[in-house]
Amino acid sequence: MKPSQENYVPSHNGLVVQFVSGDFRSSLVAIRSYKAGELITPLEGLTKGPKRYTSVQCGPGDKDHIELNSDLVYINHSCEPNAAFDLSSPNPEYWHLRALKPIKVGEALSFFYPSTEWDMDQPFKCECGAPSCIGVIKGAKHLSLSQLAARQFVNSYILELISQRDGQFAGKLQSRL
Ligand SMILES: C[S@@+](CC[C@H](N)C(=O)[O-])C[C@H]1O[C@@H](n2cnc3c(N)ncnc32)[C@H](O)[C@@H]1O
Repeated sequence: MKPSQENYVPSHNGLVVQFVSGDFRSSLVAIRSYKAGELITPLEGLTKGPKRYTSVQCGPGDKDHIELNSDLVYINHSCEPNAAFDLSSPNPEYWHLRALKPIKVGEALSFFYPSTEWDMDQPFKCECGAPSCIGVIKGAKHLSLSQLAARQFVNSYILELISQRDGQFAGKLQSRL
């Protein structure tokens, strides 16, 4: 579920949705700065649900998908992201969003969707404009090891699935990240 513009109340201090008309054009913007590595927020109020364009994968299984139930759902994908959803802990209390780079006031938050998603419900053509943009975003299943290795953070369950797909070679990636 996505909070709509009507009666919108920000869910997290320091973050606000910038609503733009047109399908899927909105984004979540920082209204305070964050340092690289800083915890932006723990993930709270999550519910399990089916895979959808609003869900975030939280483990290797078909049923491992959660809804954020907050305006964090407005975080767009970037191939050179400034944030990461870390759901690698077996204890959901430790799941969180953190900054990967310094984030300035007014900057849109972004994460690398294949760092959480194996095979996405709604693939799309990426408009991040980054030099290393990989084009169509479909999930980690559709990426090569080198495309994943170029990213700063990938969740451990995605690396497990890559290991199952590629065998021993993914072990090298796991030790690099
Ligand atoms: C969970 S929503 C993110 C918020 C979305 N921008 C909105 O306004 O609802 C995910 C959808 O946003 C769009 N999106 C996210 N990142 C994008 C990107 N880098 N380029 C193009 N579309 C993107 C895609 O349509 C994707 O399915």
